[in-house]
Amino acid sequence: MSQIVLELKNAAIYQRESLILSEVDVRVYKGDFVYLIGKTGTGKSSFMKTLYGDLPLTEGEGHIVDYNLRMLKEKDIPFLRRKLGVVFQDFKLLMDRNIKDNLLFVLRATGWTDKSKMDSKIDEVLDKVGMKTKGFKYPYQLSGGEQQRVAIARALLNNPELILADEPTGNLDPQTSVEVMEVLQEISKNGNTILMATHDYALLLKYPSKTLKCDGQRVFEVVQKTV
Ligand SMILES: Nc1ncnc2c1ncn2[C@@H]1O[C@H](COP(=O)(O)OP(=O)(O)OP(=O)(O)O)[C@@H](O)[C@H]1O
Repeated sequence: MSQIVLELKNAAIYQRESLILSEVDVRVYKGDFVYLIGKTGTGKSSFMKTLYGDLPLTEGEGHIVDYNLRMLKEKDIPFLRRKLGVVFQDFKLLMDRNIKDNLLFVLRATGWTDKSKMDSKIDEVLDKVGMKTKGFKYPYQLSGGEQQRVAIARALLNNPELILADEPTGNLDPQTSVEVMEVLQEISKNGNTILMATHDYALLLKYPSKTLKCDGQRVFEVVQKTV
């Protein structure tokens, strides 16, 4: 039996006092690539935020990597996020420094000190996303697709047990979306576990995989044909 990296049981997701999703039962196994789809406003981002500790889980059970979401304390959140790689729609790169320094910043903030180990880790993750030669560039010198590749490289720095990608292609044109998706597929093939929220149905058709859908305050698995 494969290892479970995420499990929610009868969970409810709230934004303050508004119920967004209820009776959520979800399991993600090591090595899975899982989509989370749903129309705008159905709760995909709220779901993802609950997983990385941005919204508290107050009802039901939730375990992600080694953490119990019901018991999560403020001080645990940075440690949880080290075990997760989070990728956002808007990249969230630091604009005042080049790509290598963006990655160095994360490594230092997560306790790395050895300069040569940091350099080789940075080379390794940039290589994985096809950006090894562009480490000296500033984010504004890169296209949206390249910036998202760097954001994916950043998510890989601490060998995450689960990558959470919230609309990673949301700001990209269709061709660039496919290129970024190829990177995610490659990372997935190398054994990484990925949960990706998206409303891009073309990507689902091109790269079919297990799919969860938010609809009517519920999350359920859908069979690809009926998506
Ligand atoms: N900070 C907030 N405070 C209160 N309600 C919020 C907040 N953020 C989102 N909501 C509400 O929660 C519901 C779900 O929003 P959410 O952003 O999770 O949906 P989504 O499926 O990710 O949508 P999109 O595809 O547009 O990003 C919406 O009704 C939204 O209005």
